[in-house]
Amino acid sequence: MEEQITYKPGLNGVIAAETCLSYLDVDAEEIVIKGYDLIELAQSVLYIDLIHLFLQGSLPTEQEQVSLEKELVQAYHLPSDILAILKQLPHTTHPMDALRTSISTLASYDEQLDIHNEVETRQKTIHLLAKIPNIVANSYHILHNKQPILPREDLAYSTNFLYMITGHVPNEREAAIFDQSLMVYSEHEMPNSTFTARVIASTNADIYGALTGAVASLKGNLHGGANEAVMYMLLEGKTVDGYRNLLYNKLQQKEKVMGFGHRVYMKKMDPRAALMKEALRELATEKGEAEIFEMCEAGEQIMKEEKGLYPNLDYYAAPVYYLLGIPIPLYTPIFFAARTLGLSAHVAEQQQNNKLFRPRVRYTGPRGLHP
Ligand SMILES: CC(=O)SCCNC(=O)CCNC(=O)[C@H](O)C(C)(C)COP(=O)(O)OP(=O)(O)OC[C@H]1O[C@@H](n2cnc3c(N)ncnc32)[C@H](O)[C@@H]1OP(=O)(O)O
Ligand SMILES: O=C([O-])CC(=O)C(=O)O
Repeated sequence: MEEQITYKPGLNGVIAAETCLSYLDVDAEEIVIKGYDLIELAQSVLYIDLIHLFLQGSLPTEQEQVSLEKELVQAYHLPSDILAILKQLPHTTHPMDALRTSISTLASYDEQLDIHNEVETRQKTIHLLAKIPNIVANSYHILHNKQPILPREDLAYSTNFLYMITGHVPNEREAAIFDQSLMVYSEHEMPNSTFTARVIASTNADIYGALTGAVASLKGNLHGGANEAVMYMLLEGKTVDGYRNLLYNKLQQKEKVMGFGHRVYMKKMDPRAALMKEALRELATEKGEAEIFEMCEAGEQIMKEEKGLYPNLDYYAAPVYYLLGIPIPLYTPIFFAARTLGLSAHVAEQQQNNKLFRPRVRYTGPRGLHP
C-alpha cells in the first residue's frame, strides 16, 4: 500500500533534518544552542566564544579564546583577486550580491576544495569566518570608490569587524552591542538559508557552494533582507506620527510590514528581538535619539493590536545598526557574516551524516496529452 504523505506548503512544520546544533523551543521561549540558551549566551559570553562552542564543542577557556582569535587573525587577509573582482562590479551592486560573488570566488583559492572531512571543514570554516567580515565591509567601500579598510590585528574579532565598516574604533558599549547582535544572528535552527545550504551540501557539493546559495536565500526580504527594509520604512516614517500613518496605510493596502511575524513564533515575540530592543533603548538614550525607539515601540503596538503580530529580530537589529553608524546595505551582509557560523556547522553536520535531499511533488498538471 502506498504510504500516505501529507503535503505542507512551504514545508510548514515539517521536520527536515536531525541536528544537535540548535532548536527553537517556542513553548519554553528558548532558543537552544548546543544545550545553552542563546539569550543567556548573548548576555554572558562573546561571539568568539560561540565560534569555539561550534568548532570545539565547548565554551573556551581564556587561553583557548586567545588562540582561536590568533587563528582567525592569521586568516583575515583576502586573495588580492577578490578585491580586484569587487572593483570590477558595477557600483550599483548590492553588497549581498558582491558577497555572493566573493564567497563563490573563494572556492577557487582552496586547494582542498573537495575534501569534506571534519578537519578540513573546520579549517574552511575558520577561513570563512575570518574573511567574510573583511569582504562585507570592504565590498561596500570599494563599491563606493573608497579605499579598503584593512583589518586590525590588535582589535577583538567583532570590534575589528565594526571598525572595518565604519573606519573608527567603536567605544566599549558599541562594540559589546555589535558583538551581541552577531551572537543573536549566529544560528537559528532551520531557516530557509540553512535549509538551502544543507540541500546543496547534501549533493557532496563544497561548502562555498552551499554558502553561496545561502547568501542568495538570505537576501530576500521575507528572510534576512527584512532588516534593511525595516530601516528604510523607519526613515520613510520620519516621526512617530508619520510612522504610525505609514503602517496603517500598509495594513490597509494588505502589505506585509517588514520585521513582523515569523514562521516559528508567529504569535510571540522573537526572544532575540527583545534583547535587541533593550540594546536600542540604551543606544537611543546615549545618542539622544529617543524618537527612533518611540517609533519602533509605536509600530510594535500597532502590529499587536491590528494583526496580533510581534517583532522578529530584524525589527530591532535594524535601528541598532543605524545608531551604530552602519550603512543600511550592510545590514543583511552582517546578518550573513554572523550566520556563517551556524551555516558552516550545518554543512559539517550534513557532510558527517549525509542523505541526499530529494523530496517528491503533488502533481497538479494535466496527463494523457500526446504531441
Ligand atoms: C530573521 C528573519 O529572517 S525573521 C523573518 C524576517 N522577515 C520579515 O520580517 C518579513 C515580514 N514577515 C513575513 O513576511 C512573514 O511573517 C514570514 C515570511 C516571516 C513568515 O511567513 P509564513 O509563516 O509563511 O506566514 P504568512 O506569510 O503566510 O503569514 C500568515 C498570515 O499572517 C500575515 N502576516 C505575516 N507576517 C506579516 C507581516 N509582517 N505583516 C502583515 N501581515 C503579516 C499574512 O499576511 C498572513 O495573513 P493571511 O492568513 O490573512 O493571509
Ligand atoms: O528562523 C527563521 O526562519 C528566520 C530567522 O529568524 C533567522 O534565520 O534568524
